[in-house]
Amino acid sequence: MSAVAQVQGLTKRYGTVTAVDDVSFRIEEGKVYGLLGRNGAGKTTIMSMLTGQDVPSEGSIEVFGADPFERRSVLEKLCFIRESQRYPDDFRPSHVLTTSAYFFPGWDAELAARLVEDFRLPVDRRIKKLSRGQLSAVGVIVGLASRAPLTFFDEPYLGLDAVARQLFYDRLLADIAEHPRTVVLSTHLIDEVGDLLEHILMVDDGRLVLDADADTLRGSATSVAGPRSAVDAFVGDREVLHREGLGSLAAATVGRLSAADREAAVGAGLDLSPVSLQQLVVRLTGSASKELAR
Ligand SMILES: Nc1ncnc2c1ncn2[C@@H]1O[C@H](COP(=O)(O)OP(=O)(O)OP(=O)(O)O)[C@@H](O)[C@H]1O
Repeated sequence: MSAVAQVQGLTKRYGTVTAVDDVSFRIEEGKVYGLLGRNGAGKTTIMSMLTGQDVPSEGSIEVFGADPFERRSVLEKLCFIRESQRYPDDFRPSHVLTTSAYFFPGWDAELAARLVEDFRLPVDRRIKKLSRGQLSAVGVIVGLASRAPLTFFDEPYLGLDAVARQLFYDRLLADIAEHPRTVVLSTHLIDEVGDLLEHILMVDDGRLVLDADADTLRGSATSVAGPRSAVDAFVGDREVLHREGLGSLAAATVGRLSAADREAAVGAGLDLSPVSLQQLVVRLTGSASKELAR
């Protein structure tokens, strides 16, 4: 697979704060990436550097084969929807949509118009007067209609209600199926977007702590539940990512199980269930047990 972006030893310091600390990864063409991490982990800073809006203190960045900083041939292929995008005073959504056509060579005005209807966006109201959700909708519409080969959404859902968030996920999936491109989504709502993500990059305190294919990750752990004694006997000396119990019942999250393991577990009267991406990410990064993701 060809990489649309690649960073090596990427580091960003703001005075004494190291926002991004020696991070290396590749972004492959045509996939949806989840850039996950807690508040202040460094997600926005990474995206700012990848889109040429900030420069690294150390390390290298290649986007579409070149350093993105002040390079038009790269920048016109990128779209970065920031969590709190600023617009000129007196701007209205209609102005944002009109000017977007000049910035994005692949801009689809028809798609933008359909999305305006879908999100019920009042295009002639001043941006300053929009609700938080309506403001997010402006970003989501620009991000989708830009059809940029590499699109970054930095927590695009703030203020969007559940219906609007689902609309965003549905439209994103449908549009990238028709017009394949690479998307990086930074989010806290891992479970909500879990099915959408094909690859997970997780940062914690500026460092990359997980870089894994989402399907591999999903299959990398199983929850085993049942009578405590049966769970304990089955788990034996396997690595346990998480354990919980109530009275005589227990559940343990263990690593990948073979077909024989599964048969044995079911034979012992245990219930096997998949572990959600959110639980896995929290547990893998919490326990720093990254072997499972390999
Ligand atoms: N211009 C700046 N000057 C000083 N510190 C900064 C600056 N920009 C970011 N930081 C710090 O760098 C760290 C990473 O910030 P960043 O915004 O990248 O995190 P994030 O993962 O996007 O967080 P959130 O999920 O809360 O948006 C934080 O500790 C933040 O306070």
